Amino acid sequence: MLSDCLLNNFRITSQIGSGAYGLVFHVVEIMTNREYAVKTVFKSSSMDEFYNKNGLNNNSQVARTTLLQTQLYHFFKSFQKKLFLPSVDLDSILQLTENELNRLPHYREIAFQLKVQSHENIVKIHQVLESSIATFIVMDYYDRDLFTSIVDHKHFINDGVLIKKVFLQLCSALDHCHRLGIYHCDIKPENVLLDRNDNAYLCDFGLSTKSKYLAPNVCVGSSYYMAPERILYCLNTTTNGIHVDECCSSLPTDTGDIWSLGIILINLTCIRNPWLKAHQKDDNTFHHFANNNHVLKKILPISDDLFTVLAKILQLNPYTRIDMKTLMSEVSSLTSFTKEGPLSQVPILSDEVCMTNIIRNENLYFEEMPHLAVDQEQNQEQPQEQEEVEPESDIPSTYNSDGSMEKYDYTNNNNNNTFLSSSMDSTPYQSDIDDIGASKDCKFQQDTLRNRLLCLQMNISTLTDGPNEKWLPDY
Ligand SMILES: Nc1ncnc2c1ncn2[C@@H]1O[C@H](COP(=O)(O)OP(=O)(O)OP(=O)(O)O)[C@@H](O)[C@H]1O
Repeated sequence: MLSDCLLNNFRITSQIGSGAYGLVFHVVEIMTNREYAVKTVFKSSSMDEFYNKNGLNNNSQVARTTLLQTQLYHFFKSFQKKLFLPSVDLDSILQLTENELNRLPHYREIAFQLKVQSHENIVKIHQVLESSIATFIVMDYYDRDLFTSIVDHKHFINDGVLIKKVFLQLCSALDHCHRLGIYHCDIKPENVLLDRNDNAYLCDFGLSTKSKYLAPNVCVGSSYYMAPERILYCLNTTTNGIHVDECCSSLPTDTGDIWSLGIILINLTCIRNPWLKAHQKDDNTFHHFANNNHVLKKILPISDDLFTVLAKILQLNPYTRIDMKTLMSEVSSLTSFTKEGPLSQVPILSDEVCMTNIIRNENLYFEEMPHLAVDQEQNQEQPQEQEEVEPESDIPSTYNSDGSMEKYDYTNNNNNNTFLSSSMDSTPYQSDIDDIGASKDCKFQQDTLRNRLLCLQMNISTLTDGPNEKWLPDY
């Protein structure tokens, strides 16, 4: 609809994304033919005015997207499809105070991204253009996101080194953000873009925060990837050895991002999500996991090696989760991701490879990881001795379904077999989180079809093959 509109020196060619607050376009710079992405963030005042004028409500995502497109189209049309907008000085955005950001909430995302974008693996903002109805953010363009690459292109199924590369780059980018006091809070494959050489770039800082701590149950992020303390905080103090008083009023934000990385590691290696949300009451798989984390080995084709790392990431207690540095070191050193198939043997990445090929920002801490410089041959012959712990008897091991795939739910029948049933539920959440006392109400965001696909994938293979025999039909 907006194709061939001009925005300063950029020609809009197509829409490439839409989110809760705006639209993303592919554009080409007229003089250089260089491609960029332009994210259009609508001002809430202009949207409210538009909704009121047209007697509309803005609850449905599809309706929202259509309205945003229509509003933008009329805006361009009123200027003969050629908009010439002033650009905002990027340094001045970085100087905005907390009070100013409160008055200009859509600039918070821009300010946070500008603050961290010096890292090689973070999408760069080049210009910010201001209009009466929306702000246009001109960024580097990448034609694939990690979700499409994992699910549609099956790009990672044979390549353990590639998995390590993308994962470690993502860790490195996130670590950089954390060191600068920015917590992303929406780590998911859709928010990681890939270039032609499979380098990863973190984007979408729309939910990021500077709050080092958040109150428990502040829902922020997307449900599959959200840490349990963001959904339902019910840490058992006796088993985790932490006093409720000590950790109940606020919990660290950075370890929430680490949890999401764990789910991404599962996505990359298994093309599956382990559960719909880390909610002990609403999600039976997660409930089983919370009782005994070895359930992961039942429902996923993971190796003992990978299980050991995942168990350190997916700690219910945010204080005992693995730190970024150790996580990167352990993932680099993994010798297998899965029990069978092409990912059952993966090379250890040496220090040098990590420095030169993976973590392109050499100031990061890989020089502190001397043990990574191990020969590959040496690595192959060292299967880690792992104590095999049998899952408890009520852990799901067989599955059934009523055919619809939106949501899975384990229900024990009399024979203690576990059935897979489904129900409709849209799960990603967002809430305003910029201080610890922020609202605990969850605003529900429409689930994306693409995220559902990932679950669908899991259910189909689980149904057809059973989790322990053959885990991916393609293999
Ligand atoms: N720089 C970019 N290059 C290519 N595609 C991009 C770029 N930035 C965003 N996109 C695409 O647009 C989609 C939406 O972008 P983004 O997540 O930033 O918007 P959003 O409004 O915050 O969305 P959501 O509400 O889903 O988080 C992304 O998932 C991605 O597919």
